[in-house]
Amino acid sequence: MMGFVEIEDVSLRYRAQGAEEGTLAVSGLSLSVEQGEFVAVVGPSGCGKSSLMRLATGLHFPTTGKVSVAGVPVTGPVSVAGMAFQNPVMLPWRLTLDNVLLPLEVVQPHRARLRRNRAEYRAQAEALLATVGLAGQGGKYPWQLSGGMQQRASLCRALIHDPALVMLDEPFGALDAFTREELWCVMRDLHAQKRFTAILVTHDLREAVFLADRIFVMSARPGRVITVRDVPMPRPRDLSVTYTPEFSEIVHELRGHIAEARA
Ligand SMILES: Nc1ncnc2c1ncn2[C@@H]1O[C@H](COP(=O)(O)OP(=O)(O)OP(=O)(O)O)[C@@H](O)[C@H]1O
Repeated sequence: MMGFVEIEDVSLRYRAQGAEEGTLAVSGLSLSVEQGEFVAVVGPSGCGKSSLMRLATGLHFPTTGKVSVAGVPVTGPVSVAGMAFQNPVMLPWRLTLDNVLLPLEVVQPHRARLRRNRAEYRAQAEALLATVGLAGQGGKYPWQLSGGMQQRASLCRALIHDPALVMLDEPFGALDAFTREELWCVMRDLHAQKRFTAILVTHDLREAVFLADRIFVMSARPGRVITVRDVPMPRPRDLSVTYTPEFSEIVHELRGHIAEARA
């Protein structure tokens, strides 16, 4: 069966115009993600994790190999994807609510509808803000919010157009440990509610094990998948699972794989 995201034997070489050599970021990279699945990607620094995200969203194209999303070969930016990054880039001159609405101004068919039904879409954005604990905060500017609150708002922005695929590139990396764990739970609940397909890139192995159904471990650059680990604990998971021996065992196992990959 074909996965929702299919990456088949892909290589990606970054080359300056006219240059022969360039950097081979990934090579022999294959992975398949089922619809509705939550997967995490971990690996040594610089192994090509962000490159994988750009390949799956059509921001870069493979030098060799194939990428498809929802059964369609990727030939341009993938409009069914929503994205959140480590540093939420919010437009400082727009209210938080209007930052959340931003993707709707870009992605069809919302763009046309937004013009007609602005009030309805604003209500939707308010509701989404409330589900991440930001009820009534939409009227503030992003710079009036804490880092954790901005990251919550940026998750709303990634989800406002109901994307079938959500790409999370270290979205909790810049937060303190408590806020980070709070946002793991927010993410868990959003996924349970909306059932999108999620790909999370992270350096935090506990985060990967808490959130994911499956974890892909990548080799050092040029990156490819060297291990796939199922996370068998039932979902939804409570934070208390992070203190169980089963959880620690998987974290240790992953750490071992990454140490090997670095060596
Ligand atoms: N636009 C680009 N042009 C040239 N080289 C690039 C470009 N983007 C990434 N690279 C190189 O490709 C390799 C993989 O980069 P990538 O950002 O995908 O890795 P990563 O695993 O996300 O890194 P990190 O773990 O440090 O965040 C690196 O050696 C990087 O220097």
